[in-house]
Amino acid sequence: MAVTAESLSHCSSSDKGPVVPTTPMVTFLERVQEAALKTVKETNFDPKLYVDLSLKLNLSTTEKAFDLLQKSANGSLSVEGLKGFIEKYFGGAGSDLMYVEPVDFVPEPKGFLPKVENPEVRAWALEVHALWKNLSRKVSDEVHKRPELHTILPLPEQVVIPGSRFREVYYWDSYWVIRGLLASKMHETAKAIVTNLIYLIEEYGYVLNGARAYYTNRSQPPLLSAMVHAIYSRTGDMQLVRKSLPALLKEYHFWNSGIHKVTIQDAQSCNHTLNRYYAMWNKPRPESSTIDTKSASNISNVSEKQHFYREVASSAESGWDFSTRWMRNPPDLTTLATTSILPVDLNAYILRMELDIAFLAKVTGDNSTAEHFLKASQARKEAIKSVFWNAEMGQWLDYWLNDSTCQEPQTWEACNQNKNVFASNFIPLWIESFHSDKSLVKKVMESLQKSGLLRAAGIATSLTNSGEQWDFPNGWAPLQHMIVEGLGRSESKKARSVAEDIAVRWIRTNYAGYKKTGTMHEKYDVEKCGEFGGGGEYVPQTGFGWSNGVVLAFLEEFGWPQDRKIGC
Ligand SMILES: OC[C@H]1O[C@H](O[C@H]2O[C@H](CO)[C@@H](O)[C@H](O)[C@H]2O)[C@H](O)[C@@H](O)[C@@H]1O
Repeated sequence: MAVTAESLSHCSSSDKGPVVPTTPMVTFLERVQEAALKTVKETNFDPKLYVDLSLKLNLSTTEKAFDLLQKSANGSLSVEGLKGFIEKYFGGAGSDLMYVEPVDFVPEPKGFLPKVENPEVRAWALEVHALWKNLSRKVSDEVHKRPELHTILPLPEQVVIPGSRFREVYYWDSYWVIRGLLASKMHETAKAIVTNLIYLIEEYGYVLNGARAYYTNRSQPPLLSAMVHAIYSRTGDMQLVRKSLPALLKEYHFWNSGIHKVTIQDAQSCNHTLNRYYAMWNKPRPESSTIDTKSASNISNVSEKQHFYREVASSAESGWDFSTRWMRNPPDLTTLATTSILPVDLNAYILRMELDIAFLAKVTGDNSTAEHFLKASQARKEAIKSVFWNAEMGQWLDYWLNDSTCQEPQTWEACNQNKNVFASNFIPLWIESFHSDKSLVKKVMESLQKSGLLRAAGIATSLTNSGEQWDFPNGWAPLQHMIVEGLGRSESKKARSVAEDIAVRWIRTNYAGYKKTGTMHEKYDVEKCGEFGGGGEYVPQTGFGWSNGVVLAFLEEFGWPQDRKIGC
């Protein structure tokens, strides 16, 4: 019998795994969030707003005042009552981050995008470049003095945020922000971002999802090594490499131990170690507490509820929150099963981490570390081939574990590969070990062309229109970039031209969207040139860090000839 995701064993539905407690302040702000939902009843209620507030007085005084307010209102607060309370006791969301002009920003950097000849595109690129000023912040002195009054974490350096409701640094977004900053010649700002992420590793043992007290229970796609590699390639900054290496080793240990690590025995009885997303949390996400509580309302068993919350947080750790990719029974969100999946992209990122660490250790003269990580990368490359590669489809496929809590090693079965098409099935192309193989690139490129993912305005995230934001018809800047860069770096002329074609479509839709709305968007609808994306649990956001970064990186790589049309 063919095993489908739905028919796999479900004995993992009770919760297992560590929990990193949150702070009392976050717990209190969740109560304010809940009260606000009941009071303001907005259609576009954003729960994150409330956990981003800062306290004017200490927690116990504020809590007492809140309890009194609720008591006097008999549990049903008025809009004015709540508004007055918030104004009196809290600093607004984002008020603990100061706007700062980046130290290395100039309106037109020397040597900026030399291959962009078309004046219209050049003028727009300079506007996108200028957006770094809007997105630059510094954590205020108040946060450093009294961190317990804030959910923003006291990062030491200047930061670049994604934009709009995302008022704090995000882990994987930072990679594309850095790629854009490098195109903008803003090397110091790029290094400051890395210094902040190293600080998080020193404090918590890994890079958090984002720099907030409520993100301390999970990470995000691990790309710090790729950031250091990108900056070193441009600047040759050895000091940065030396400072980063101990942190990268610590981060590598985080991903390669405990719950994130799984052993699989392949068809030849060979054991492989691979990794998965697994959040250290089994309650509603504080930034979306009211939403998660509602989603779980039909789950009555306590352990099953906790397990669901863990799957929700683990999906957020993947950066793909949310997608049918993680559901046993799409589009039913309650069937999220991210911890029961070995994801192709995560393992490609960790392969990249191994290769980057080997490279960076070698440049510092640490040959034994370099050797060790080169060996680890060879083992992972084999594992990726054995577990994920599907020769018939010409894609790497996510692998469903029989049961996320079963004894290891599990035995690999062909029917456990997830045959659905996702953009992540092509992410290994981004890694040198794969894009250096010309015949492999040809096969994967042809598979991409036939997959249905290539659309008028870029690569779709999946083929399923589920209403979730990491599904069809949304296209996301990071996914376009990794696939384009992988194809573009191969030796195949055809692959390089497919890469350029996708980049051109993506640049056009970003341009048209910008001209229409005056802003850059977090995600785009790849069916319609110039339209931004939607779906998911919050309204579409603008700003936007990784979209700006990818446009600048694409324009730097491919340029824009004088006579190429920019409109849709
Ligand atoms: O508030 C809901 C969720 O929002 C974040 O996820 C989305 O935005 C991030 C910042 O651009 C991005 O990194 C992520 O891929 C997006 O899905 C946040 O990362 C989640 O943890 C959070 O629950």
